[in-house]
Amino acid sequence: MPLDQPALANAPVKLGAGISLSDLRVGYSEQDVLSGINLDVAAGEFVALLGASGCGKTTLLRALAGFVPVRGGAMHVDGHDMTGVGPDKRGMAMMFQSYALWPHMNVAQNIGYGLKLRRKSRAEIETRVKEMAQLVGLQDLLHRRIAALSGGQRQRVALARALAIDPPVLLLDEPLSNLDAGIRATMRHEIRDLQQRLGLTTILVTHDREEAMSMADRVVILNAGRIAQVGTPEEVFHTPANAYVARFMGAGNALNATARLNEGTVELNLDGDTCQLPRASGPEAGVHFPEPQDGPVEVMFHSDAVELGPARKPGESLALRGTVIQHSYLGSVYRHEVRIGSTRILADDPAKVPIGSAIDVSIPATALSLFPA
Ligand SMILES: Nc1ncnc2c1ncn2[C@@H]1O[C@H](COP(=O)(O)OP(=O)(O)OP(=O)(O)O)[C@@H](O)[C@H]1O
Repeated sequence: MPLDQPALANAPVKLGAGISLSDLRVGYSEQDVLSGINLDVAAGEFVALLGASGCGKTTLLRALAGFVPVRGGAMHVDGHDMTGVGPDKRGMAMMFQSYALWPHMNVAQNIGYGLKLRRKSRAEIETRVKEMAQLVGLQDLLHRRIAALSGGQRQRVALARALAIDPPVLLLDEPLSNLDAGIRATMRHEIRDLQQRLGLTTILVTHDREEAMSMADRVVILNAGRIAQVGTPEEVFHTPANAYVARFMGAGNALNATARLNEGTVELNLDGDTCQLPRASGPEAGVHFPEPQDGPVEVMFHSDAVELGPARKPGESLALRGTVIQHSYLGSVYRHEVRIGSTRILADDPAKVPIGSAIDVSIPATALSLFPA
């Protein structure tokens, strides 16, 4: 059920609020959970907070909403200092993973809940509820009990309730994690579409890389309470700032090597075999080596970058020799486990290579990221 377009024809065009966090420090009781958080979110921008469980994503969202006190640094929304501003005065609506809907209220009452709290008139609430229900495609279910709704419909009620108060900032805490894979993919696009049409500044918390990349303008990767990298989905995927980001973005293959820098190139020594590869500088194609230095390095890359068989670009690829020890079918490709010396890597290829085959393996320089080991 697509989100309804006509309802928006009458909706006022509005712009979200800009958010600025500087040197923010947040925590519970004795312990800081987040520190040194510097982030500027433009009005109307969609930012995803991505990171492993416990890294502080929800804490940052709750601090923005005003549910967790800030211990240090500053938070401004459209230039206004949020210190001492209560959650209901911040112009932010939060949508929780659990949806937090009221089971004893029907759809309309849930959508109108925030408006009732804000003491809007009955007529105003009724009009706005209808508008919001139409926006998310629930206009025929206004009197349905929450218990009699599917997961996807509940998610739409929660979204409509959050949007009903006309928030310049929408905070989403894992909003899709309770939905099955099919609906989740549809809802990603619908929320993104709605966010862009309404111009809402949106912060999404997720631990799902694909979700973050497909929905957000920029992704903030958190590691143990600190920002590991901020960038567009393309930037954090192709030019990770460190090994943590590379791994988190799916570059699960790592080989140990020793690097020696030359003019515009890097010489890699892997178990005695050496090869010379171009180094990326600016937009030029080559190995991504954000902190170039001589010495031991981790050579990281995605499984879909690996080519099985002779290198297509010999001078511009890392060429290795390995043995296929396992494979599995993923739908569009076979994922091969290949032993190279004492290491194993994963390599995707449309063709199945028999187990036990000795095979050439190559990875284009442009798909390699090097980090000091
Ligand atoms: N109310 C609380 N009191 C004390 N510590 C808390 C509280 N809420 C969270 N924490 C701790 O703060 C840290 C960060 O938790 P947070 O929920 O922000 O992580 P997260 O990145 O959202 O994780 P997940 O993906 O698992 O939801 C964790 O170590 C957690 O145990």
